[in-house]
Amino acid sequence: MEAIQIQTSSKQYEVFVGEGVRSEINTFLSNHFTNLTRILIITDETVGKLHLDKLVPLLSEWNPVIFTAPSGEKAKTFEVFYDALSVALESRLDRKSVILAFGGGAVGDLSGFVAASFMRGIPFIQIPTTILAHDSAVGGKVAINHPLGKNMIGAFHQPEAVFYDLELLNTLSKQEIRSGFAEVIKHALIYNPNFYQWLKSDIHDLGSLSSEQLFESLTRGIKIKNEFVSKDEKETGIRAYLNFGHTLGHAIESEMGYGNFTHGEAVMIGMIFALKLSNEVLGLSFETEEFVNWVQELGYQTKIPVHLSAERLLAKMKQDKKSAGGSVKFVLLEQVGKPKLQELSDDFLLGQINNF
Ligand SMILES: NC(=O)c1ccc[n+]([C@@H]2O[C@H](COP(=O)([O-])OP(=O)(O)OC[C@H]3O[C@@H](n4cnc5c(N)ncnc54)[C@H](O)[C@@H]3O)[C@@H](O)[C@H]2O)c1
Ligand SMILES: O=C(O)C(=O)C[C@@H](O)[C@H](O)[C@H](O)COP(=O)(O)O
Ligand SMILES: [Zn+2]
Repeated sequence: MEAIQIQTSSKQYEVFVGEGVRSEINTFLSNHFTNLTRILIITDETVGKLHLDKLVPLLSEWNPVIFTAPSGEKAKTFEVFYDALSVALESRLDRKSVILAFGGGAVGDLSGFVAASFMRGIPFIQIPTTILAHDSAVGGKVAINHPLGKNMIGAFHQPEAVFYDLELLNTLSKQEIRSGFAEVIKHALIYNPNFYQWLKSDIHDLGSLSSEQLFESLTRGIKIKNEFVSKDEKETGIRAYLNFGHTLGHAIESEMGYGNFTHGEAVMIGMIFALKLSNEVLGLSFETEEFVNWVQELGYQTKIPVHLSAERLLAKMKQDKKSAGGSVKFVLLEQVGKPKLQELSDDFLLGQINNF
């Protein structure tokens, strides 16, 4: 087990990573919440069926209330957000209550936003169950989607702790492993060339990751995330670098219809696009073809789905949270490990999308 310290300006907390760490949650609750009144576990249908029986018995003394959201992006809607708040009110949660987010990034984002808005904010704990959630469970970005854009309605609300029990990842599908691993590759590309080289030389089959490879990838990713959120919790500067691949990635997710394309797989296409732009605009010397061959070997799609329109993708990118005054800002790389925020014109971007 490793405990990684996350230090933001509003809160310091730990991410406990390892097989079986869920067994520590009860003690953590007893030690950190005197007068704890109620626990609400928010999960989704898939995780609920697969894993709730491994969590609830550990918390029996609290008799937790359970809210089950639909699986995947369907959890991040206004309707589900409203339903979760209704359950919190009906179950008489109060400011001495705690919400447990038990699932992947969608459940984490939903639960965190419920916690941020219920009675203007109550504590929550992340119990992530996907590879992707090494990213989403850390750093306090919580949100739901709007048809006009991804994660458009949300808050910054840090968890009290993260219990990342790697035993629970064994049931992930190949596609969800791939989706999550894209954020690991992102963390390497924006921060650490050695980590990137290690991934590229060591990882050739995401279906047969060893527990050492998985542990190393997730803990290094979490530490890199901490490097950015510890210096810029509310994204006024360098935190935006964590958005590498997301400007186009989010536009693809939104244009495909939320949930029809996984987050990580869309971000991978966005990263390839941003790497090509980096070569062209910033003179990065990066073997994009070699990278594309590697990620294809890992099973990623590397092209924008053909039926999506460049104009509509551009319109979505203009609404990205990094945009100001309607101009699109992209995270590009000057070198691997050296990101830069770059404004790009609409015409240039349209041309690049059409030639991608
Ligand atoms: N807040 C952040 O900083 C941040 C960072 C990255 C991504 N995100 C968000 O996270 C979401 C994507 O995360 P995700 O891929 O973890 O999402 P997810 O919660 O949708 O999980 C993906 C799928 O895997 C299933 N699943 C979860 N755990 C499982 C397990 N252990 N075994 C089998 N199936 C399991 C889920 O039911 C779902 O169908 C997106 O909405 C994205 O925008 C947020
Ligand atoms: O934590 C961050 O900051 C990130 O950008 C991490 C991203 O992987 C994540 O997908 C995030 O939710 C995107 O944020 P958004 O502000 O572009 O919605
Ligand atoms: Zn992401």
